[in-house]
Amino acid sequence: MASFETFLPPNNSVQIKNSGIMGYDVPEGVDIRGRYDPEFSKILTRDALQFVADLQREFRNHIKYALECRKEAKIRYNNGGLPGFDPTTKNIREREWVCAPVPQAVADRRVEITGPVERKMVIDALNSGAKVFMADIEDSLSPSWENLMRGYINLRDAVNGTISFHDQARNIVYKLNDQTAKLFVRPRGWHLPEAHIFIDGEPATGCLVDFGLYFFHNYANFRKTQGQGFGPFFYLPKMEHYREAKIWNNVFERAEKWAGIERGSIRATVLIETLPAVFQMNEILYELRDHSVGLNCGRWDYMFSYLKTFQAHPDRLLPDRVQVGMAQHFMRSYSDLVIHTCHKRGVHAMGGMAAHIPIKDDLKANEAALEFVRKDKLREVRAGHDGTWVAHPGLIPTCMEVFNNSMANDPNQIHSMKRQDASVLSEEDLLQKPIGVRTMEGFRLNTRVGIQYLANWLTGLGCVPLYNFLEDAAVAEISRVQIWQWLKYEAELDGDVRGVKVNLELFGRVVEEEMARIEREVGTEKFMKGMYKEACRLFIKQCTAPVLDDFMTLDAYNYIVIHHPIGSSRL
Ligand SMILES: CC(=O)SCCNC(=O)CCNC(=O)[C@H](O)C(C)(C)COP(=O)(O)OP(=O)(O)OC[C@H]1O[C@@H](n2cnc3c(N)ncnc32)[C@H](O)[C@@H]1OP(=O)(O)O
Ligand SMILES: O=CC(=O)O
Ligand SMILES: [Mg+2]
Repeated sequence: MASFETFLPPNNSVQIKNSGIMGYDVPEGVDIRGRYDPEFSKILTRDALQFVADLQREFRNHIKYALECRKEAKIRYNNGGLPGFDPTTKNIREREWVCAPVPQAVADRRVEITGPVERKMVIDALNSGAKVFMADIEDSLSPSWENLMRGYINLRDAVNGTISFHDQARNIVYKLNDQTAKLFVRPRGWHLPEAHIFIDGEPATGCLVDFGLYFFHNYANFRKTQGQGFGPFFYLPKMEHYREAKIWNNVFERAEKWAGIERGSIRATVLIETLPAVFQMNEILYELRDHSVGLNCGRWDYMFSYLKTFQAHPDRLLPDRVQVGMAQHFMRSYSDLVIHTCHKRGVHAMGGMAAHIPIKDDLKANEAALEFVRKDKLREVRAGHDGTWVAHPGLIPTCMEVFNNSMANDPNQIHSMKRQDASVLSEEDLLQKPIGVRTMEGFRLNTRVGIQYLANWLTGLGCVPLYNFLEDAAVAEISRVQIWQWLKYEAELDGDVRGVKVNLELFGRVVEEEMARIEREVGTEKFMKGMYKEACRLFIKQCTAPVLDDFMTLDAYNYIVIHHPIGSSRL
């Protein structure tokens, strides 16, 4: 029997809605497989989709090549190789050059708030008093069709200044203040497809969809109202090589040319959050030198990348993740080198995210959490960072005070904190083995948090408060890879269970016990209605896979792709 798809016109998506046939007006070669919604169709216009399709066609082979190169690098590391400085780009590291001057609109970035592109949170973040809001389509967003499309609408309304939200339950109307944070947008990483938009028969590249739709609808307004003639502004995640920065640079130039705006209008901060990238910071800035506003220490993904890069190096097993803080030599060296490199090249060196969030029901614990964050930010500003990240508005006053006290009226420390001492940091410093122990509690925490995070992600929530910490995709990935690695090398635990080896039997028992604990904590009704069992199966599969998957979210993505009107479909 012919399938329903047989009856659809080629290269076009048709939706059955009520009794009429409705669909997106798409250019040739573009097929929208996500749910039709008249609101979404204002974002997915024919011209906007043409812009995205043009980007996809121009850059798809470059992206495929870059992802192939990642695989080759992985083979080298799995065969015992270590990442390091590239001798062929020594002249870029050693020569004197600087990036284009920082635009006035973003000279002062001392506190930046981050959060998913959810409507109320976008308004709260823009009103929060932070200098910048990084609207996140990445670590803190589960990339379902609904989340993405509503996110693009929210961003458009935010840039237009018309965004509002009526919280019916509390009867509160949210609107923008007169003064708002400057907006940066973080698209997905290069590896993630957008399976609801097909271009020439293939899923589109997720970040080109994010960038393309946001840029197309907002560049003109943004430059007028937010960027003082510059913009839009972006954060770029998870790059592993400067060739990936070069693709972004070309995408920016292509977009600027299309829009008829000056080269160098678009600006981006690159997250240094993979181990290979720490050895290529100069090269990454060099590729983006007309479009750069700095680098940032994405410390959580950095830890994930450390684990992944050394997946086949049993001599480099990390201790419990809570012990891998910024005081570890390799982490401190990474932050110091980010500062030195950025300031040498005339751009911002942004700090990272402390995972603590305010604790509402325990005053003492809340004070301790705030004190931890305060110390972390003090370390950053004294080291020379120009600004930092917070995940929650409740942390802004503390962080603002720390940066105000150190930087006073200076917008940043680019010219005052050169950190010449960090210029001698070596491969050994950046790769020094961390100190600490592996415990049963660390093993349990990874299991419990990994499963709970995934259960939330599968139901559309990409950032979750768990045990007074923010948990997002980066932390879940750390949990997964750490368990995978401890299982593979039968890591010995320390503490109360000194000498016990991690193996499948132990993991099975821990999963059972932690699932029972999760059920107790969230309540049986929520547990049964939620996706905890699916999350558990997926997490076990990922942790016990013979070959480590590069990204758990790629596997999990199959569960949230919903093709319309035929039903859910796997990539
Ligand atoms: C590794 C990385 O990539 S880090 C960057 C990615 N991660 C993030 O950006 C995390 C963003 N933070 C969050 O998502 C949230 O703070 C969470 C999930 C951790 C906690 O959220 P909640 O449990 O809702 O916090 P809580 O109830 O204390 O919120 C109080 C208020 O602050 C708002 N709020 C909390 N965090 C944020 C935020 N990041 N941006 C804007 N508003 C926020 C809430 O919406 C709520 O608003 P309301 O009073 O108007 O209703
Ligand atoms: O994106 C930030 C990180 O720490 O990861
Ligand atoms: Mg990250």
